Order: sequence, then C-alpha cells, then structure tokens
Amino acid sequence: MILVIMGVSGSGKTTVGSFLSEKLGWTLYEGDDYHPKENIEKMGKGIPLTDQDRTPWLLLLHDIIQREMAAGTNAILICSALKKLYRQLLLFGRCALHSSHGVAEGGARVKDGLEGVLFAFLQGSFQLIQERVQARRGHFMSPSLLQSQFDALEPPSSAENALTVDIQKSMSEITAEIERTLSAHL
Ligand SMILES: Nc1ncnc2c1ncn2[C@@H]1O[C@H](COP(=O)(O)OP(=O)(O)OP(=O)(O)O)[C@@H](O)[C@H]1O
Ligand SMILES: O=C(O)[C@H](O)[C@@H](O)[C@H](O)[C@H](O)CO
Repeated sequence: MILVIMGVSGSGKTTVGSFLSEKLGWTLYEGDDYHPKENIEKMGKGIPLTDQDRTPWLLLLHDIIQREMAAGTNAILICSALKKLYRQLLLFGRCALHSSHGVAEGGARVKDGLEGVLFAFLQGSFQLIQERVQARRGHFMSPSLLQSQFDALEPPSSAENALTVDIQKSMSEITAEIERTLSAHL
C-alpha cells in the first residue's frame, strides 16, 4: 500500500507523514528531497513552480511508487500533488501526458485512481495555513507562495481513491482518521 499525503505548502504533510511512518513502520519518502535544486531555489525566491518545473519531479516520484508497488511494500510519500494532472503523473507516469493512459504495472485502475495507492488530502483554509506557515521557522518555502498554491489546487475527487481530512483537527485525530481508512484498504 502506498499512502500519498498531499496538500498545499504548510498543510501539515511532513508532520502527519513523519508521525505515521514512525507509528506504522512504513518507509517515508519526502517529495521535497527529490526536487531539482532549480525548483528549490525558485520557491525560496517566492517564484511559483510551473507544470514544466514539476513534471520531471513528479515522474521521479512515480518511479518510487512503481518500485515500492512492485516490491509489495508499504510506504508513505509526501507530495503536494496539487493538480489532478500531477496525481495522474504520480500514478501513471508519462502515460498521463497522453489522453488515454493505461494501468500502471502491478495495480488495478479504479476510475481515476489506482488500487493500492491512497491519497490523503490535508484540507484547510488559507487563513489557518497562513498562520501556521508564518509561525514556522527554517523552511525553504517562501510563505508568499501560499496564494499560488491555493490557485493551483484541484482538490481530489472520490474517484481518485482519496480521503479528505480537515486539518483543524488535532494531529492524533487526523492520523487516526487516515489509519482507519488505510486499514479498510489493507
Ligand atoms: N494539525 C495541526 N495542528 C496544529 N499545527 C499543525 C498541524 N499540522 C501541522 N501543524 C504545524 O503547521 C506547520 C506546517 O506543517 P508541515 O511543515 O508539516 O506542513 P507541510 O505540508 O509539510 O509543508 P511544506 O509542504 O511546506 O513542507 C508546522 O509548523 C506544523 O508544526
Ligand atoms: O508543487 C509544489 O509547488 C511544491 O511541491 C511545493 O508544494 C513544495 O515542495 C512544498 O510544499 C514545500 O513547501
């Protein structure tokens, strides 16, 4: 099973992902670690990434998902995955760039999602997340980029095998909700 924790910058992906990885003993992949340095520099300067900037990065993350699924292991991937196209790139790789894409190796297609890959979307208001990122220290992402993250965001539909979690809840409620959904899928 692959759990992809998604949402805008500052929605709590790293906090939730680290907690669950520790608790469940699942390997954790931090998507930010796979950005080319040009992307990190851009974001640090407050310049939003474009589809072109994100595509090679998402394809790299797709390779990780494929590898983990082929090995049959459980893993957590932290990735903003803001647009539907990005989630399709994660699931189906380059095939997602063509209109009719097939099924990724080792997984059955469930409408727009893939059996074995659950998206957990951390949903919160601009105001709440802005407060959290402004209080956060030592992070490369410029808080000024938050509006562009919301502009790009396309919340996942249920056909994408996605769970939406309200980030006003406490960390223990959020992680318990994700765990319950995971157990139903395992
Ligand atoms: N449920 C929560 N309740 C209170 N504070 C939270 C909650 N979730 C996250 N935070 C705090 O909000 C801030 C942003 O969280 P975090 O860094 O995990 O977000 P992120 O989505 O990984 O961000 P980025 O994508 O920019 O790396 C952190 O300071 C974190 O401690
Ligand atoms: O798609 C994007 O714009 C990026 O992934 C950003 O979301 C950051 O990497 C991440 O949130 C770190 O702050």
